[in-house]
Amino acid sequence: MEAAAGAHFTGLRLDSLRLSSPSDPFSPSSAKAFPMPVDDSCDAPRQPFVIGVSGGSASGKTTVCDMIIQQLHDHRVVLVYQFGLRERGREIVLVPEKAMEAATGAHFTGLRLDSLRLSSPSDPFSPSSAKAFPMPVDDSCDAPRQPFVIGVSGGSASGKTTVCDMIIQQLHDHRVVLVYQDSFYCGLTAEESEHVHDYNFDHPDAFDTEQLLECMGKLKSGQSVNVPIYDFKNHRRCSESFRKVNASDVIILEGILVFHDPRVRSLMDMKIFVDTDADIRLARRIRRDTVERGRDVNSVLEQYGRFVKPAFDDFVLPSKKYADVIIPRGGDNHVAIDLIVQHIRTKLGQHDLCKIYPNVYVIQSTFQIRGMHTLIRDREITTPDFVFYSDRLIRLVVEHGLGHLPFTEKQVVTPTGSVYTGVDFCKKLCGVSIVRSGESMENALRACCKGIKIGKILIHREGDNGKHLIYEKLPGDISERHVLLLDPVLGTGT
Ligand SMILES: Nc1ncnc2c1ncn2[C@@H]1O[C@H](COP(=O)(O)OP(=O)(O)O)[C@@H](O)[C@H]1O
Ligand SMILES: O=c1ccn([C@@H]2O[C@H](COP(=O)(O)O)[C@@H](O)[C@H]2O)c(=O)[nH]1
Repeated sequence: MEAAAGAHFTGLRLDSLRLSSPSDPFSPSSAKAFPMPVDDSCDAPRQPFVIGVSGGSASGKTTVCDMIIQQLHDHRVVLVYQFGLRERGREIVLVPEKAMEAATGAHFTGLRLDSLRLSSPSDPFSPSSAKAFPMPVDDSCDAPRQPFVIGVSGGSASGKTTVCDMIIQQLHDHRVVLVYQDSFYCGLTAEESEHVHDYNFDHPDAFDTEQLLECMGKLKSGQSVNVPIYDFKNHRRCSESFRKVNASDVIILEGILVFHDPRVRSLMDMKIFVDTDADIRLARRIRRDTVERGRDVNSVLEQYGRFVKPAFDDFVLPSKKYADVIIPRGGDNHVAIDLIVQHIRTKLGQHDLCKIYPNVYVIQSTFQIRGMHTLIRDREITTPDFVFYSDRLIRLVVEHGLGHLPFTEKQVVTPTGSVYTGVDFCKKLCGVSIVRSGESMENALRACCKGIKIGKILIHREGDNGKHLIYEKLPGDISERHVLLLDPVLGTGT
């Protein structure tokens, strides 16, 4: 395509190439005589997405780039930087999605996985032995999922509510609720009301954090809650009315001091700090408080100088260090909001274990994969069919695993004389299989990597306390190699 789709690409030209294709389209000699378009058809001119990564020396720019590339492993990404291409190893655990689902039911423990592994039969593929050691089946996806909790902090009038509203708008296909820290203002007593101008609404003590924690705990555990309604005009909660907040996929907790208390912070999966210039915050606050909160300009300015600014410096700004994402310019920063929404979508689509263990990759299920799982989990399956479909699934796992290895850029010249910029496989590889179940994966690895060295280890577990290495035969230079550990959990689910 690159050759055919240069400046003069026409469908006609592609057609004529196709028509002149040789009788054996796969013969290299005929490929030379009748140059076929090469496999870079996806290289048709597209606007690349260009990302600039900046930061001070040794700030972690390269590490961040590497992590982005690792996570985008199914996309074509080039990294342009001063020091050439580098390889960086990372331990990756690959788990086929259905096995993960099975392993992460309500009662998942590492112990349970281990005990299943140790009980693995002498013939790892034998359906009868799989019957003896039943695997949990995939109905655990009905288990209640943990909501994704986002904390949004920043100075008063920085644009927190605006950013939250934009996130909610963009996440329209998910159930999202917004909880305001402001709802948990203690409110003034009659005595305090007489000296309202002396009250510091920007101090952490102005909030009922215990009640906030209780509400968030309930929401996280899937219960709905009645959140108080706070009236900024008379500085009190409405005594009779509440806002009912239902349990949801995403809970956003927004407020000036939501990062201040470590217990509140620990509830959050993602922390966003809205970073807006102080002058802009003050200007917006004057406008908002005079229009919406029944104040006059003088009282806003006085409160700002006495309480809002000092509290920002003492409590809000120091909590910025806990943020995962800092949004400069608040709601005007559409790129940041887009990124956050994409991230939330990814997390929502992710298996719960991936949230805990970021190096776990769950292979996306397809109907093909589900079909194979259905077959091998069927108690009526014959041994040859079990072996055949297990082998196909194993091959997929191995191929995915190889896809996570580092690569180096490589250019080749195509039969048409054009230069194709591709990648070179990572060379220093080996497999290590756990005796005996790991042996079921060896053939797939050999089929994918010509001449790969495969070592073996036998592990024995004593009680629950530890594993003991009984036997090992590993490549002498294993420390220089990327290791694919072959450690399947086999079973039919019957
Ligand atoms: N990007 C923006 N441009 C203009 N006005 C804004 C912008 N973001 C927020 N505002 C206005 O500033 C005021 C405070 O914004 P808000 O999102 O409520 O801040 P916070 O929740 O941090 O107090 C509101 O009146 C809002 O309409
Ligand atoms: O009775 C009250 C309660 C709070 N405030 C001020 O509100 C802001 C926090 O709300 P934002 O929406 O984040 O701006 C805080 O700075 C308090 O000073 C108030 O004036 N009266």
